[in-house]
Amino acid sequence: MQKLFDEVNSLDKRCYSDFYLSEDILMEHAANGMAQHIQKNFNKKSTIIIVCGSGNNGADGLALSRLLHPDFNVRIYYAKAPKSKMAILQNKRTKSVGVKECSELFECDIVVDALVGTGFSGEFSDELEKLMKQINSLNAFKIACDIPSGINPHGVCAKETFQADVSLTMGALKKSMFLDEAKEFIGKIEVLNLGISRDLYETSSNWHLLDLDDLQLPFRDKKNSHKGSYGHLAVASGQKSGASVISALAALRFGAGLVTLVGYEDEKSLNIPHSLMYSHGVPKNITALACGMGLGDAFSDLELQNFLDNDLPTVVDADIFHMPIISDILKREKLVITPHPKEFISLLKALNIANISITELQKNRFKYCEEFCLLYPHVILLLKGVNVIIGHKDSFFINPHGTSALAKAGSGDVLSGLIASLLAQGFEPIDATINASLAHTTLSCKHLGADFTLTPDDLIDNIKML
Ligand SMILES: NC(=O)C1=CN([C@@H]2O[C@H](COP(=O)(O)OP(=O)(O)OC[C@H]3O[C@@H](n4cnc5c(N)ncnc54)[C@H](OP(=O)(O)O)[C@@H]3O)[C@@H](O)[C@H]2O)[C@@H](O)CC1
Ligand SMILES: Nc1ncnc2c1ncn2[C@@H]1O[C@H](COP(=O)(O)OP(=O)(O)O)[C@@H](O)[C@H]1O
Ligand SMILES: [K+]
Repeated sequence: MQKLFDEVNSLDKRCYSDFYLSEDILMEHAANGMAQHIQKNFNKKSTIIIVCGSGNNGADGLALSRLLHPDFNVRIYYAKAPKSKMAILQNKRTKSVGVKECSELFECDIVVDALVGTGFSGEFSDELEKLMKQINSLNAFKIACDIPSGINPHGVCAKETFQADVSLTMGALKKSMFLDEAKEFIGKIEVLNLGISRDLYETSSNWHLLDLDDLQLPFRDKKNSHKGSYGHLAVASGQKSGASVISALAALRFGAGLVTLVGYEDEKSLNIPHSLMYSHGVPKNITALACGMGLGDAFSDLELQNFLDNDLPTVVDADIFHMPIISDILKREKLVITPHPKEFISLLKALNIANISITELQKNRFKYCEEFCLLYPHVILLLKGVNVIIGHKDSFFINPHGTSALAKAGSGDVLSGLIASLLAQGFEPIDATINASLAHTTLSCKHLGADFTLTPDDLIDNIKML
């Protein structure tokens, strides 16, 4: 797990005041980190264009050019004349050692984007937008200095944002790198040391990035056990019973001792998989509930109330977010909700928190998760997306490991089944949510076929490879 920050300016300032470092020392370390990355991964004499802007991001690029010259064939492309104090100083140093510049872009081995970093706001001018298009069209390996130019720390990315293969980021991870929109541009991420260990550079943060190796699986330590030791999950089975079957099968494969579909259809007409049970009411020894996936209007209000008439840990998803009963459900303890963006804006509206579009939500995912969790501190929120956000009280976790292979109907049903399975097995709701989400994204990474071929059945099948 790694810490995430809204901004790192205050962390830089702390380095000056508390550790007697200077802007120059930090910048030299930043540039040295980038130089080391290039020295390690590319042959000497590779041709490198460093596109520099007028601020300190450009200054990082200028310092990098000096460190690589003359071992590498470096050219500086001045997108803007140096303007900040450090950019002017670094430019003098660069000129003094004889780094060459170029007035036009050309095909090269590596292009480093040091046009603008965390100081970006608004949009690029037409001229810079054209330049960025040209940079993106190069076949060169693309390295972003700190963050890809065009990623706005406070919202959407510019129309033409640098498309990095790798982002070498200074000091600590920034939250803006994990907006859904940024995933298109960010590439792989490496955090560079600024002359002090990362532990000392970073302060506390309520936001964390989940690593794949944070995953804790429900291994069975107890030898003297039986199916009841691993919980009994009830999944509400409604109009589109396939959704609940997917959830139920995922839950069973992920370790729940017993999974029962609860519904009011004729069991024989449903073709239920043999490994699942079917019941017209909630069985007695249930340890967790899952509700909403494909539910439609199959349950009457009374049947839904009966299903929920207990204080068991519960995960709710999908259709539930559009039903009036959701405000009662939100009073439950041990509740996990897993909306996708459209369901979340509908929920925010129903709860009078905000009346916003999906675009507005996607620009401000962090803010609306914080607002919801402040008002519903006992609920675990999992907001789906390219980068999944999990929130509880004032603690937030981002899972960035999913892939577009998951963008297929039924992927979310697998996720709710995984969460419900861990709830049934006795995991605390926040741990169940984090670990199920990590398992879900790990499953998408483990898919052996082409990304477009992944189905919910494959996800369930792949659980055995975790
Ligand atoms: N201790 C430190 O500080 C350290 C800082 N470090 C580095 O500094 C970076 C932050 O530097 P920063 O604050 O100078 O901002 P930066 O990203 O260069 O942007 C400002 C420039 O961008 C421009 N600009 C803005 N919007 C624009 C637009 N729409 N379209 C076009 N241009 C636009 C704006 O130009 P202007 O409009 O003023 O002409 C201004 O000149 C950070 O990302 C990291 O790389 C590291 O070395 C570690 C130590
Ligand atoms: N491009 C993507 N990258 C990463 N994860 C994705 C992507 N598209 C979808 N997902 C994930 O797939 C799941 C889709 O869930 P959902 O939209 O509820 O599907 P359904 O209701 O059809 O099962 C979510 O967990 C979401 O985070
Ligand atoms: K940049």
